[in-house]
Amino acid sequence: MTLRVAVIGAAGRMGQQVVDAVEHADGLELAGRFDVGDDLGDLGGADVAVEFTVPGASLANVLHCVEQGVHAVVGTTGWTDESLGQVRAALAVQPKVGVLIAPNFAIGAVLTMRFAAQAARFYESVEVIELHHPDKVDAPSGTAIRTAEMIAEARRAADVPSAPDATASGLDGARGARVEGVPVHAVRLRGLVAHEEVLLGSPGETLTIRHDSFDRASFMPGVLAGVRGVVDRPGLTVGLEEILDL
Ligand SMILES: NC(=O)C1=CN([C@@H]2O[C@H](COP(=O)(O)OP(=O)(O)OC[C@H]3O[C@@H](n4cnc5c(N)ncnc54)[C@H](OP(=O)(O)O)[C@@H]3O)[C@@H](O)[C@H]2O)C=CC1
Ligand SMILES: O=C(O)C1=N[C@H](C(=O)O)C[C@H](O)C1
Repeated sequence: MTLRVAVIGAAGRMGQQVVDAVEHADGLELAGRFDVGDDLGDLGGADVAVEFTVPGASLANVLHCVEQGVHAVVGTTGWTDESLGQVRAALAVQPKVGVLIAPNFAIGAVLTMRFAAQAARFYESVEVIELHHPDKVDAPSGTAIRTAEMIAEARRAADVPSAPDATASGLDGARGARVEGVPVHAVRLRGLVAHEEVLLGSPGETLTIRHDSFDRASFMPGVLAGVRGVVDRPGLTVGLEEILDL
């Protein structure tokens, strides 16, 4: 059966790549391209909508998809417990519809998060550095926030004490932002696409886990897996790892 796919944010950096990937994928057909100011309507009769827009617009777009009975695959960042709760509430009245929200669709980024969570309890210190193109509007990245949350959860479960840090004075921001106690640093640099390093340290050793997306092509296999998988997963799924059975 051919799945009809609409792309929301189709004129953007990710949206353009998704349109191209859908047009070249077996068993998928482009149902429509939507960008800022367009009426989403019935999403061109789509079975699935892929949404890559901006944090301020994503929730309304996803709620519209759910109301229309259209499954959604969402890569936009900025989700909170509150906005995820609104999606769950909308899905409760559309029990056949699936929504997949993932901060990163690159397999290496998903593995980095998983490996970092696995390693987190064995080290005294851990910090996350994310590095992106300078046109990115949010900081830190959704991936870095999720990575830090997973690290913090693993350390709590293993009763690992807070990382040592004697800093008593300095410039604001020098130690990064704290996500559940884990320092997260954001670099914006022309030439980069999307990169993340997790640094772990204990006496006499460090472990560095690094992932690089050099091209947005890296996200497309995950997006297509999400499109094919979401139609059989009613309700809200957060994270590509659920679809990949990692
Ligand atoms: N999960 C993942 O794997 C990845 C997630 N991302 C995330 O995806 C999002 C998009 O990134 P990127 O493509 O680089 O950003 P872009 O700014 O290049 O693209 C966003 C597009 O959405 C459009 N847009 C804005 N508001 C709306 C709206 N209400 N309805 C429809 N379209 C709208 C923008 O139009 P205009 O420019 O005119 O405002 C633009 O064309 C970001 O949150 C980013 O962090 C990015 C890469 C991978
Ligand atoms: O804006 C981007 O480019 C990216 N955004 C996502 C994020 O914030 O984690 C995913 C990836 O890092 C690229």
